[in-house]
Amino acid sequence: MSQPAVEIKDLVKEFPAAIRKTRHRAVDQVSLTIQPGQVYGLIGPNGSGKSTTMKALLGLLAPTEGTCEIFGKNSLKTDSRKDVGYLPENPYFYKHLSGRETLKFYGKLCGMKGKQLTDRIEELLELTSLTEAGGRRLAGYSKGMLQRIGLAQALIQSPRLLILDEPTAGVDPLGSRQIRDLILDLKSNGITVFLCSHLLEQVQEICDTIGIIHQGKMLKQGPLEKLVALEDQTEIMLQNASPELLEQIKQLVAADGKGELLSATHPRTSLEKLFLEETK
Ligand SMILES: Nc1ncnc2c1ncn2[C@@H]1O[C@H](COP(=O)(O)OP(=O)(O)OP(=O)(O)O)[C@@H](O)[C@H]1O
Repeated sequence: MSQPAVEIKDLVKEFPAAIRKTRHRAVDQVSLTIQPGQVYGLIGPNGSGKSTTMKALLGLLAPTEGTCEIFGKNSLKTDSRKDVGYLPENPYFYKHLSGRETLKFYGKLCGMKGKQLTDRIEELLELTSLTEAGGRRLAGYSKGMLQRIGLAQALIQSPRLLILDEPTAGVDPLGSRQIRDLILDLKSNGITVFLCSHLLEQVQEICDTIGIIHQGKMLKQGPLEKLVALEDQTEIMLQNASPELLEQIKQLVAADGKGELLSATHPRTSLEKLFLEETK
């Protein structure tokens, strides 16, 4: 197997607690591996250690114990960050800068310049549907536009790994869907994504692997399809089934004696899909 994009081994992060000389364990023996091209979603309640895990992976916090590696490089080494783009939970932007100037600022921080930088800026504005708004100051951007410029900023140096802390926080369903589609686009281009979110439906749509973290401990992780599959149930979906056909199916199931028909109802659309359909 190829070198993992992310390898976190037995990560522990403790912070000094309010009570003197005690320590609060925010992350407790967490291990996770993300292979290149995977989209890994870390889910958990508030304060369960998601952001702390991400910050340790980015080398923004030093682990109390354990190690974090990005494409085989220790996160505490600066060169591990060359391949990474990061959108923090509450990104801070200079509101007097325009979208274009913001991307230029971040590009220069990454050592980019000249035509390479200007071309990349236009490419990213287009990717995030901000070309027209690119000349406007961020002070006039909506929450959704700010998240998209944040995503563009994270992509400026064409990273192989993208770390997104709540990428759709505070964004309306339409804006969330745009961001979701963008992440799926990046995935199809082979970019590895590590994200955390409270929007479980969205995590289910985007991620192929998930981890559930609670009180700093990893409770469960693995391929999404495997974790959510109800192995002892089978779903059959019929179009235009007559009441007679349904009756026959029920009789067949009853005659079998082993299987049990749990439900025969109309499938429902999700509230999100209904909202998007109506506001299209
Ligand atoms: N710099 C810090 N100093 C002290 N405690 C901290 C610090 N950063 C995080 N914590 C604590 O560590 C725990 C985990 O916080 P973290 O931000 O990682 O949670 P989270 O899962 O990202 O939560 P949320 O979903 O609310 O963003 C919390 O109890 C938090 O108060």
